[in-house]
Amino acid sequence: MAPLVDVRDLSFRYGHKQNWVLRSLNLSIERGSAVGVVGESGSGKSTLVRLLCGLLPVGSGSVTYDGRAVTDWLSKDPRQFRLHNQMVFQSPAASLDPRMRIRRSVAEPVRALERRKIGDDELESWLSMVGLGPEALNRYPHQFSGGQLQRVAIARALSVSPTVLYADEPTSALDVSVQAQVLNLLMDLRARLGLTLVIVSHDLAVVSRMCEHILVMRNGEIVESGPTVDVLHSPSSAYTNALTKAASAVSLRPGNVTSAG
Ligand SMILES: Nc1ncnc2c1ncn2[C@@H]1O[C@H](COP(=O)(O)OP(=O)(O)OP(=O)(O)O)[C@@H](O)[C@H]1O
Repeated sequence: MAPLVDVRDLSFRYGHKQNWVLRSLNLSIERGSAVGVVGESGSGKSTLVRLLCGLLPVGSGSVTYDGRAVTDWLSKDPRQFRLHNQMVFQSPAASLDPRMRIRRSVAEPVRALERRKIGDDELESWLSMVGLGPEALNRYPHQFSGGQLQRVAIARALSVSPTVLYADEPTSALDVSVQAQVLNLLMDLRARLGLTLVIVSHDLAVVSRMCEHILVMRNGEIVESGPTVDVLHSPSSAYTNALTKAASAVSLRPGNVTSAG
């Protein structure tokens, strides 16, 4: 079966005079899989997922979603593409409008993309899915903790029933005490909803617990990719080897990888 997302010879730079940030990337993502993108700061992880999610224009090379070029989706069926591809960002506070009650923020993607008004029952069921009660609907973002806000941002992204959820460092702005809860929630939602999950992290230990496939990036290139267990047990690049050793120091558990569900 053809991959859900397919990337061929993708290069990217933020301006004609700037350096290449991604260089000739090739990768594919299967429907229903969980893929972790790891690498040091500045290696191009966020840029890559923004391109896959249609938030940056593909310049050189190709990105296809469900067999069709993302540039084509975005020029002819942008709403349809965005219904299928949603993103959760690092900072939930920055991705939710501080002046809007949660009811309106969570309802916004359905209004804009499905062109319908979402009822309170439906809103409450999405909030309940992320572990929040109905009282959250009438509150403003400043009335929530960081972890709760990230749950709201996840509910908002899921409200259009996307096929792929991209999560760019979804817990790095949160207290350590709630990071695991949000990651567990993402794993749980992935299993319940049959999501394809692409998660960016600089933390190999996190990704190894959540994803059965890993891409390791360095300086705008993919230095390694494959099943998590293979990459962790026999890394083929010195860089991944070093990452694996660093991650072992913070309780890496390569055996505890989720299945495709
Ligand atoms: N809007 C932008 N304009 C110009 N350069 C940018 C922009 N965004 C990112 N870059 C540069 O692109 C390179 C890759 O950045 P990117 O954010 O994709 O990396 P990353 O691996 O996600 O890093 P981090 O883990 O720190 O978020 C970096 O050199 C960064 O400075």
